[in-house]
Amino acid sequence: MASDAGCVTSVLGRDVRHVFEGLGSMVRVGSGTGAMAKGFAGAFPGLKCVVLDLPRVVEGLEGSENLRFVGGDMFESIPHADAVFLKWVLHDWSDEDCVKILKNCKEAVSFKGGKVILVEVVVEDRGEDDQATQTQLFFDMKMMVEINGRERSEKEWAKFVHLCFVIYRADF
Ligand SMILES: C[S@@+](CC[C@H](N)C(=O)[O-])C[C@H]1O[C@@H](n2cnc3c(N)ncnc32)[C@H](O)[C@@H]1O
Repeated sequence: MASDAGCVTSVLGRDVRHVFEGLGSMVRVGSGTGAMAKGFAGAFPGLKCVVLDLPRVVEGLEGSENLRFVGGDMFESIPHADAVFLKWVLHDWSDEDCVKILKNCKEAVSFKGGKVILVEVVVEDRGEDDQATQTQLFFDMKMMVEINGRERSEKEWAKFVHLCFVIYRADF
């Protein structure tokens, strides 16, 4: 998934740049070796980025002036920051586990104006011939078979994100 980092970073930096503007610090949870976090740290030099992933994943990785790698467990705790960002992490987990992760995200940004930013597939039903729908369903099947995860519809995202947060907003 690191291969899509450049493409996703450029879309986020262009189409929803306002979401990141004004943030002083951000934790990228489950960012792997941080391909996308490196792009962000370059695109937003004033933003201090922390990549939190399992110790064995980030061991020996070198950061930069505004990028730091931290080994840890998102089910235990997430470092405090203005924002927590998760891209294609929650689709690996059951609803119950997602709620545990999101509650730790909330704890990490527990002050006025803190943000939890999610990038995930949103499954829509545009008919069986639609390529986007087919790709979404393919990913759903892959997640279910390989790791007991799943892709979710907007209604499903909204339902359990509401369990953890006061405000839910979808930007497409
Ligand atoms: C599907 S990959 C997503 C990678 C990246 N976000 C991307 O979009 O390319 C899930 C990531 O979550 C990390 N991860 C799994 N369990 C974790 C945990 N308990 N705490 C922190 N990170 C975890 C994995 O090591 C992996 O890097």
